[in-house]
Amino acid sequence: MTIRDDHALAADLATEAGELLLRIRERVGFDDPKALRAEGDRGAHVLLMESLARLRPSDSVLSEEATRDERLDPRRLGAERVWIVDPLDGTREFSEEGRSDWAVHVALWEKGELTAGAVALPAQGRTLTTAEPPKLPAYDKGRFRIAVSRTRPAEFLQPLAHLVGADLVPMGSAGAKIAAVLTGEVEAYVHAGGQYEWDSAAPVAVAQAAGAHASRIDGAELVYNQADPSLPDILISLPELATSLLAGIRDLHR
Ligand SMILES: Nc1ncnc2c1ncn2[C@@H]1O[C@H](COP(=O)(O)O)[C@@H](OP(=O)(O)O)[C@H]1O
Ligand SMILES: [Mg+2]
Repeated sequence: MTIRDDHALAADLATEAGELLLRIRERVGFDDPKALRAEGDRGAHVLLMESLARLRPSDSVLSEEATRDERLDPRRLGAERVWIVDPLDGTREFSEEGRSDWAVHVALWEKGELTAGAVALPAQGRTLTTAEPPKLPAYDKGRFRIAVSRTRPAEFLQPLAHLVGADLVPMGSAGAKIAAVLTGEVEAYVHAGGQYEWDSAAPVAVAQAAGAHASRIDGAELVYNQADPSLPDILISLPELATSLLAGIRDLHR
């Protein structure tokens, strides 16, 4: 690989790690889901770490699969460029035969902003990228759909759906859910109760490049490359829906 721009690099690395994950799924099979998850997490992490070390040797990396010491490396907090990666988002769904709601996330954070990113959806055969942001679907009033965690949806989501006139669509992986907003399968994604920077950095980079709304559920900015990588809640939506979703969430939290 030669040196290319960061958008293309993010897309290539996410796609390559995704292809590796498809091969691992094929080879290991689904009889021992725990072993499949462990092999997937490790394989994709090593591919991304080795590639970034070779192609962007001066940059820092924050990966879900790094050790605690690596994550706490103080150099990352002083760095101007940090790659925030989730080698396998939707690990549980990756280990369930037939499911395609899992992803590889590669984002670049520079001096306070997410500047490039890609979300590979290997089992869907596509990669969403800031190199060529998706064109957002038009929203034309009426009932809409909110993607939510299959396994850990927050309690207020059902009342929220009722309040704003939406249906909940359970799905795995933060990346797959944000991609679903950008490609028109749903109109919003709401999550609360726990998550980390790597779960959202890459899909948020693509969502922002596409012009979607992306914030905390109280409307505050999503801030990355913090000492504590916890980023427990998020709202992504078509821009036309953000005001009513934020108002609904606020009313339910009063
Ligand atoms: N309450 C919680 N605490 C910590 N992480 C959470 C969480 N709810 C969801 N996540 C993480 O967010 C990602 C998407 O979750 P979900 O599929 O439930 O929507 C998953 O990432 P990983 O698959 O990378 O672990 C999951 O671990
Ligand atoms: Mg994740």
